[in-house]
Amino acid sequence: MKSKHQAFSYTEILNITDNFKTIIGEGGFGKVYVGILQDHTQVAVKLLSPSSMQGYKEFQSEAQLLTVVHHRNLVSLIGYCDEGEIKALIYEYMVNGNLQQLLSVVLAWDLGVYSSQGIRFDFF
Ligand SMILES: Nc1ncnc2c1ncn2[C@@H]1O[C@H](COP(=O)(O)OP(=O)(O)OP(=O)(O)O)[C@@H](O)[C@H]1O
Repeated sequence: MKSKHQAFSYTEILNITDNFKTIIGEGGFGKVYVGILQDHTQVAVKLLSPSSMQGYKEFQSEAQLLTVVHHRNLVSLIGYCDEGEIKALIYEYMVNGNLQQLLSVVLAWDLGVYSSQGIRFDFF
């Protein structure tokens, strides 16, 4: 994968995640772990599982999309690991969950589907 983002080795991923100590969640690509960079930035490390249904191509597409799209409402891709079988993406940590959840909220807000009490109506 060619990228202007930082390339991390597997050893660095192990250090960042403290040996994959804490799982934040799990998506179609595999498990997502909490990590801390050397400069103390908190990150989310998405590790591609070999048995992932979505697979490497989609994993690359997600990385490439975030490489070209920069928006204050989108999570930032910090780097990646592409060492043999080990494929991982390192994102800025988002307190409010993942990209998809945030996009839904932004979209819902744009469509005006929040009531005055802040209750969300799902149309999608
Ligand atoms: N940048 C992030 N910061 C904090 N938590 C995250 C981040 N990215 C993912 N997560 C957590 O990991 C979980 C899985 O995220 P992931 O993006 O892999 O899958 P998804 O979007 O839920 O599903 P899918 O992969 O099928 O689209 C999320 O539900 C969220 O809890």
